[in-house]
Amino acid sequence: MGAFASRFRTRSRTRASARGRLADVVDWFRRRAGKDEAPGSANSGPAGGLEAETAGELVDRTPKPEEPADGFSEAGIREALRDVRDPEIGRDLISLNMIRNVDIEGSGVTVGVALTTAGCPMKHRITTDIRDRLMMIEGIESVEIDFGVMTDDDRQNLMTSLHGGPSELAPAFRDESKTRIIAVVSGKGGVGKSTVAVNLAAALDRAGKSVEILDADVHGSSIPVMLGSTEKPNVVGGVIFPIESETGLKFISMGNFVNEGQAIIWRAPIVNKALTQLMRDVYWDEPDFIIVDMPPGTGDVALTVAQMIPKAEALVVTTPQADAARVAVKAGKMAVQAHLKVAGVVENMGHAVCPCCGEEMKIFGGDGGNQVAEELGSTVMSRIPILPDATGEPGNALFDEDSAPARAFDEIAASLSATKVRRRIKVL
Ligand SMILES: Nc1ncnc2c1ncn2[C@@H]1O[C@H](COP(=O)(O)OP(=O)(O)OP(=O)(O)O)[C@@H](O)[C@H]1O
Repeated sequence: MGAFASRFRTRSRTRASARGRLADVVDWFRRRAGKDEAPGSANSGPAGGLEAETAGELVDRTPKPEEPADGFSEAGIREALRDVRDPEIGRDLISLNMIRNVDIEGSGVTVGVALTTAGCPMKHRITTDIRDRLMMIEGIESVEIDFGVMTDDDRQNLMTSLHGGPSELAPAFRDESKTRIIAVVSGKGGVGKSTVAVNLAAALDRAGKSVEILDADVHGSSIPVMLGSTEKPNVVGGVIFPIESETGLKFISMGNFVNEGQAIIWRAPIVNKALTQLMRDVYWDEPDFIIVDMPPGTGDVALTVAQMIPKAEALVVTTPQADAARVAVKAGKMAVQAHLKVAGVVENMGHAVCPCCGEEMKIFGGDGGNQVAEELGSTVMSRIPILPDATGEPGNALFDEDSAPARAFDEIAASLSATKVRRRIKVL
């Protein structure tokens, strides 16, 4: 699988960072113009900004930022710093209360920045972003950054303002959030549930959706290895930040909290507690989709997810064989009993596509996809072909975007994106 995975990675990363940059620029202009205020920002201004006139063409209608005629001021600098975001949290440094003193001496400016932790890995990026923004102001010739660290109280206030109270679910999981939660379920292991979870996330990303992954498969946690990022997540003031993998996909996994290779023997209440913690203490930035890789079967974790996130939708994965389909039906029925909607069924590894002529070759017997869809009153969203040269090597789980499996995932992403967000139905 090496070739396709590495090609995906390079392209995806380039595209994601280019898109990120463009989005940042557009966002910057919008916020300057007061059209689309960033959360927590007090910025406002006249209408204008960048608009897409024709495909791919952006026209700058933004009035120039107002600077005092006789030079720059502390107020102007603070206003400009609303355009600089903390790279991890994604919000501006002013509303995060990270900017302390602004001292002006001649054409030089010193900005005091309080970091969330002393060893903040984003220090260098914040320095560059502040410098780049302030050097755009006429009259400023040098910018020094004086780093300090937030007090415990500051940090706690910041995290509460970002995240709500300690007992609440992260905003993305709440009913009123736009984020759709797709729980990928299967009746048994080995049918490709995690492969579906990561490749669906990649397909949604290709389709321009923001997406994060929650690996809830505590006993068979494989997402960190599949995405090639086994480092520990950053934790600030009790809030856990998702890991951004090489592919650009952000995820958090139960596997992040144990040492690699260590077997986990957790009883159900502990597993549920850990999962609840991930839904509460992780800084999920309200993306369009969170893909949850569920443990196989019909266990407690599925019930916990169903009870805590009634808006979650189940995507049921099966292979064509009857035994896999039979237990996939059970997993799907459990989701239905817990009042989750079944978004659809995915049949994995039922056929291969000949790389030369494109002809489909059936590999296994059975009609699992249709069988499961019929019993659940749902539809087969896609049939993912098996890729015969897939090695399952660590870090190589993503199919190349030109491959037959990736195109099948694009179909799922398109039909998921086309369906409306489900609102909570009160069960009396
Ligand atoms: N369409 C496919 N083509 C080729 N290989 C695949 C495909 N889907 C899955 N695989 C391979 O099958 C194996 C099992 O996949 P995966 O780990 O995703 O299954 P799973 O259902 O999540 O299993 P578990 O629940 O035990 O973790 C992996 O080696 C994966 O690379």
